[in-house]
Amino acid sequence: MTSPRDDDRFDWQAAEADLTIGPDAEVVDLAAARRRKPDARSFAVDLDDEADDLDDDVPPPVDPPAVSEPSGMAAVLAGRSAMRRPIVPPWLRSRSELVTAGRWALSHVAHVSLYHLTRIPKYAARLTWRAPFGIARLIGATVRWATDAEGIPVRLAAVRREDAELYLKLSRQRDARVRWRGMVVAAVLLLGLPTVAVLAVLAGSWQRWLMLAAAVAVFGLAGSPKDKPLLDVAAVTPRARRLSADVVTRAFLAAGLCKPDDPITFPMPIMRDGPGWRAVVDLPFGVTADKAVKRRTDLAAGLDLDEVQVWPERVRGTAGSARRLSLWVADEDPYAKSSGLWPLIDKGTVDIFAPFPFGEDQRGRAVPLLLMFTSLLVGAIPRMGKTFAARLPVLAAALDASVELHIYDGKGGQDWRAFERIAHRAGFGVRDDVVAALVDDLRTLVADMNRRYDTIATLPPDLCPESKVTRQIADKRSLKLWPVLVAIDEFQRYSGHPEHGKEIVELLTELCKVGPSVGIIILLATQKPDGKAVPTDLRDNIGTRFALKTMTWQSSEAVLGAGSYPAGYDSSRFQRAHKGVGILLGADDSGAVEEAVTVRTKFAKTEHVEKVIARAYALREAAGTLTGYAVGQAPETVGGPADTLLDDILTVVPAAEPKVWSETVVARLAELRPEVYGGWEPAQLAAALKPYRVPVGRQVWGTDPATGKGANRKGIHRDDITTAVTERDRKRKAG
Ligand SMILES: Nc1ncnc2c1ncn2[C@@H]1O[C@H](COP(=O)(O)OP(=O)(O)OP(=O)(O)O)[C@@H](O)[C@H]1O
Repeated sequence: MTSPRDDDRFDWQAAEADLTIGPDAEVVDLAAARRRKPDARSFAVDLDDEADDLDDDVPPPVDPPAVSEPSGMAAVLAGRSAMRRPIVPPWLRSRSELVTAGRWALSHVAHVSLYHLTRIPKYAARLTWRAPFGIARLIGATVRWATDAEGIPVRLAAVRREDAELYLKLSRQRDARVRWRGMVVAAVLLLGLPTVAVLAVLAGSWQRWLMLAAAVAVFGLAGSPKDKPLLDVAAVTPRARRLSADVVTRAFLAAGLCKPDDPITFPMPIMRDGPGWRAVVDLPFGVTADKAVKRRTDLAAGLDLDEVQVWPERVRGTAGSARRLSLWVADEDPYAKSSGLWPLIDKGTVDIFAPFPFGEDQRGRAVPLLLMFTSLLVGAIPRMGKTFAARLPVLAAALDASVELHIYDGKGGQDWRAFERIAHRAGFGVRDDVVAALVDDLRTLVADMNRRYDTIATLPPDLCPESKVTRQIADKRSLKLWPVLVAIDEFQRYSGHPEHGKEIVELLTELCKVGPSVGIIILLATQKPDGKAVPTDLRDNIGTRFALKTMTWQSSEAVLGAGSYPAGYDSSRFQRAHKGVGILLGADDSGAVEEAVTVRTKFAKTEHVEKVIARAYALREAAGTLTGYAVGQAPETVGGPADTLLDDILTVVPAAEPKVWSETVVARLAELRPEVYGGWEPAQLAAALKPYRVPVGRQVWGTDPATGKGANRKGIHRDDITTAVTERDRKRKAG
């Protein structure tokens, strides 16, 4: 680090004060003034309070451990105390960091020990091979020592210079040395060898093996080449980049985000932050922090690191600016390690109106998720953790006994089976009856959504101030406004269903659009994130999106929404090893996520899911909220229009009226069962009649009661309904 030259540094505070003191104030040309600034590593602007404490003449150091150039005794002393290192290291003061460090040390020692233990045969073979070389090396070294070989060059030099006196002196010294060294070698050989021989004869067999092993080890070690150590490397230390002002400036220059004559500046020192370094950077005027976020890969190249270690983020709020960027550089791939088990597996309950644990960001900070008043879309290619991620919110909802769960899994495997015990509705696979049940369920929910709105409209403002469900309202069971979570995994299998796919998408779009404020939450997960599996209209009504690894940036956009890629969010850049890692976009601010964050989800395997479900079952049993599928009840007829629709139509369309407009039919149905048919449009009636093969596009002559005029409009023939009823009853009998 270098500190700026003091003579020509620009005083920004004074300039800012000048700009604000009134009409007499001298107008300062900021751009010109900025160009006068000495170099990229200086402090340019003191924007936060801390900076006020700093001596205007002595900018604090930017590079972490280096010393600034002091001026005056006070600055010298201040500088020295600023360099004081904490007596107790910060990691020893934090319990969680201490635990993490302890765990790491234990696992490291265990790993290294196991690694070397399994390689003992290899090391033994290596020593045996090297032992003869070691013997030769030892003999050579002994001979050289005994013959005073190290003195040869000096004696030869004396000979070359024909210095007889020096030569005689050296020869005498050499003779004396060789004499006593020869005696030492002879003594060792005469005493040592017989002793070893006697010991070998007297020793038992295992002691002999031990002696042989020791000899092989000693000679093998002596014969080891310097560049080939005996032990293999058990753990490779990753390349950690220590940030300094020079390194950061070079990266921003290389990424084209500043110029040598208009460089970046540092409003605060570069410092350690968790397992990495953090530099706060002010880009040149007119260059936005958003632009730098988009150039993450270029910055990584400028820092000579993998982009997974480089995390540029905007600094927002009063301490921020549109050109202020926080650059966090991880010591190693932050997603190479697991983010740990979901903390609610063994204990704890959830209030669905509050955020619950979901994952961790790159710095290991918790990222909670708030499900209430939003919908969630999870997309990824297969085997990247989509199901694991989608299950966490459902597990959280399960631990709030008031939440009614509707679970569907297009794959029909084991992933979601455990939820059967507590689900109000559940369906697995894409058999016709499952898809029909899903359609029924969604229709019921759409109808119920209208009832919910009606109920909320009748509530007094003190109980319902924002016209949406609250915890208090949800707990009043008589109002039937408890939260409902519909979770559909492998959604592409339902949305692509040839007969019902379109209606499923339409109904879900409706639920995502208006359901959240009355407590209906939709969660969709798909391994085929594209406009066909999740149509744009549906996706755009889903407030929270989580994209794990995708194949292309287009698929990433299909999950995160149009514009996410140009904004710098691209889940196709994750590596295959990054399981459970995704970009989380649009989580509510009370969920502590303001913008997109990269999250590694917490981990919960099937056995953990079962544990949570067992606890959720007990909670629900105690609260009396086990309903529907969980207690073996068939779908309620009131919520299953498909079951009674035909009979209801025959009720509202008497035999005297052979042909009726669809709009008349839905109006009468709504009167008959407002809780089921309230809000139905003719299109919904048509969709509901489709499975019974009732022709619905027929033109029917009728009279408009409002105008008294006759007209041709879309409607139904009563005979078609009677035929459908006969057919249905026949099938039921046969079934
Ligand atoms: N947070 C995580 N941390 C570590 N590993 C994870 C995490 N989440 C998922 N995995 C691993 O990823 C594997 C695949 O996860 P998952 O079954 O959720 O994938 P998927 O995308 O649903 O696959 P498919 O589409 O085939 O069902 C799991 O076996 C699990 O071990």
